[in-house]
Amino acid sequence: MIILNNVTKDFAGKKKAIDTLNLTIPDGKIVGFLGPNGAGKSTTIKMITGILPIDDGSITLNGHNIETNPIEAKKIFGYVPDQPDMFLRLKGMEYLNFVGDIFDIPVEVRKERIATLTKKFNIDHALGDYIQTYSHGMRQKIIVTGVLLHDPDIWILDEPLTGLDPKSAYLLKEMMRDHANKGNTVFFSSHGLEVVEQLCDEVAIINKGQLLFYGTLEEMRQTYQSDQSLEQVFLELTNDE
Ligand SMILES: Nc1ncnc2c1ncn2[C@@H]1O[C@H](COP(=O)(O)OP(=O)(O)OP(=O)(O)O)[C@@H](O)[C@H]1O
Repeated sequence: MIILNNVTKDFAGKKKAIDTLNLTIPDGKIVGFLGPNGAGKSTTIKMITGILPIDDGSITLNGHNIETNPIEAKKIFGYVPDQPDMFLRLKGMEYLNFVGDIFDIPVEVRKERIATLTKKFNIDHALGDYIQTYSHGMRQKIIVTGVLLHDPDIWILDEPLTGLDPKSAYLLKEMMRDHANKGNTVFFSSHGLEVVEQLCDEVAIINKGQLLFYGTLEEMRQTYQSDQSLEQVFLELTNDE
């Protein structure tokens, strides 16, 4: 479970990027995080993952405060960033072994997981190549493999499906469902409303750093006109006029 308590982020000289955000991401559900460009999704995710400092408020992951107890918090989540351009000077296998070392994954376990996951994602042939030479989708898949390698309880994914081919996107969606069904936390941001409608149990919609809606699609339909699609409600809620 991820709990954001009155979280605020203020980039110097700008209007608050995140303004007193309260949000609880429960276990056992896939929660979609929606908002227009610049709404504050990545900023929120970067604060949850400890990449950006929190100006005010607090965030806990399964009870571990990301600021006061960062090592314990970081052990239990996996993060896929929106820009997967990381560790470009490592070969795919070097990166995965690096993750294995950091998270203390026994060699036999990591071997088996790496073989299974990279075969599924069809990047097994490229593990001897530098990540620098990977396409966007391949970079995403190596990062996702790294996350799955240490089998964290909480998955935090920033636009994970962008750039994935249909088979890999399908596979990742299945894995997300499976992970949530086992009682774990899956939180992901997306611009794909159809995917969110198809995949998510609950949605959080933000704009200008403020939470506009949190709940199930059914609750959304009850709150707004019942015949409206997620797209219509989203456009209405985030319409600045
Ligand atoms: N490092 C930064 N310095 C200054 N302002 C920033 C910084 N990062 C983000 N912002 C501002 O914070 C606000 C939220 O940006 P953020 O990247 O979180 O939006 P987003 O919802 O992820 O957008 P997108 O859908 O386009 O990825 C924007 O106004 C952006 O300009």
